[in-house]
Amino acid sequence: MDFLNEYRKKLITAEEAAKIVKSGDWIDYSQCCSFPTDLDKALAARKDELTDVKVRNAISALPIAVVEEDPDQTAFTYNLWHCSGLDRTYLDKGMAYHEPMLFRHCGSYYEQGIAPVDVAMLTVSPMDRHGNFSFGLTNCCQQEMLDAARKIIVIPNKHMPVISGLANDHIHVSDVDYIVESDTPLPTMPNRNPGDIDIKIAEHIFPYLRDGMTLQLGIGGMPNALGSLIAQSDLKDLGMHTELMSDGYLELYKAGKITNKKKTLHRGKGVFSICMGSEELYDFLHQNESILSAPMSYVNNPTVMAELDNFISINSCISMDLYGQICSESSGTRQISGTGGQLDFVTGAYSAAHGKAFLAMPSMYVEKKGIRHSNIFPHFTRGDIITTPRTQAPYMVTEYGIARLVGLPTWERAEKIIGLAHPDFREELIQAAEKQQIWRKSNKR
Ligand SMILES: CC(=O)SCCNC(=O)CCNC(=O)[C@H](O)C(C)(C)COP(=O)(O)OP(=O)(O)OC[C@H]1O[C@@H](n2cnc3c(N)ncnc32)[C@H](O)[C@@H]1OP(=O)(O)O
Ligand SMILES: CCCC(=O)O
Repeated sequence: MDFLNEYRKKLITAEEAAKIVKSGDWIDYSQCCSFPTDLDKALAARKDELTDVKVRNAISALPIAVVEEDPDQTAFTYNLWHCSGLDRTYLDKGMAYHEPMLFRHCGSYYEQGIAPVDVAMLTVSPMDRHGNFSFGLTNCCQQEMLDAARKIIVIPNKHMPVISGLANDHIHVSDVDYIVESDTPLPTMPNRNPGDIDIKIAEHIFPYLRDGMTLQLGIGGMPNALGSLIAQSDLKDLGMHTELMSDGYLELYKAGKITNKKKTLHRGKGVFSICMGSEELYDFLHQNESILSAPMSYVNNPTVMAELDNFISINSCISMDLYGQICSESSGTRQISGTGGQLDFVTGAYSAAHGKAFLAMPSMYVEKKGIRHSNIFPHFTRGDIITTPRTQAPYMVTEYGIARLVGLPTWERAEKIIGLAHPDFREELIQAAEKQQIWRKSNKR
């Protein structure tokens, strides 16, 4: 079969590809590192010809041309499954909208027609001799999104690593409508070094960690910082089963901590669904036989996690209240992030034999003007979004300690939660708990 001939027939320029878009269309940029940089620019250049074009993406790491070139949104509306720091700047200015989702269900939104796709645009690895383009760093909900798409434009890019998957890891040239070549570097996501609070949080979590555990580390500075600290510890023979592959894991691999030898599912293989991090991480993944990508509907499925003995999930959150409700994605009505896979992993780790989920945050936040406030509120009233409900509140961690909340009565939760608060705010939280009638007279003050 002459795949190269088929490839050449479908090859067009970014400008020609952008012309396929019509007013009213939904355009899907896939997610994270599959971002179609050159097509985004070519599409933005058509802003005076188009109206009501909806673009969908997640975790933007590079400036988005359809947003930056059309700040009044005359042609384009930008929608986000999940938000990065850059996305927050767009959301803050009313230049983007969040599309709330639960990651294990995200593919089903496409399958059920809830998330329509007129044109899919995604970066893939260069075509192999069999006519396949690897999805590379984004397995995620790629297949469901492509199955829903009326037209598919792939962007082969030499920077996209080739990664084998459990399923849904590539698209064949016969299934694509158009091809636009690019060698623009992929988006990267910087890591931060552990700070004092991360180190204290790690000290509280470490006694619960065991050799041979399978580890999920979430998005954000703290889980990555914990990865570095685990890399420096004596722990050994760890396994990886994670939605997000990040530089925290690269450190663990480089330190020889991850062998996947003790995993009770996919022994010998580290499993992830999306990857964002450094170019070094992307190189590490290229044709790496010890790592598998898998669809989000699989990786984030709690029944899959339940098969992983000693499954440990570590994610971060923003605030909580005295009832044990956890907000990990907003500050009041300000959208900061997304639900992502947090609830999936809290649910899955609870079901696994010896599984545990940890949600960590600093006890207090200092606003830009220097005003300090507790990240533990008496109750949520300001529009904060509940990411993990109180019925599933797992091990909660701040620099002041750790507390398991699931199943506890309100008075006992309030006492334990106040123990996690910054000492400067404890008395006012006790008074609030008394008013809310969730404080037993004999509770520890
Ligand atoms: C494998 C998986 O990933 S599965 C599950 C993982 N997914 C999740 O847990 C989803 C929800 N969690 C998250 O998105 C992240 O962990 C977060 C947002 C909680 C923390 O991420 P980080 O990148 O470490 O957050 P960071 O400390 O940089 O703060 C992010 C923003 O929130 C703001 N912020 C953080 N805490 C607060 C707070 N308590 N009050 C007000 N604003 C706050 C920061 O100022 C910053 O805003 P800016 O970019 O405008 O300066
Ligand atoms: C990219 C990480 C998404 C999540 O929060 O689950």
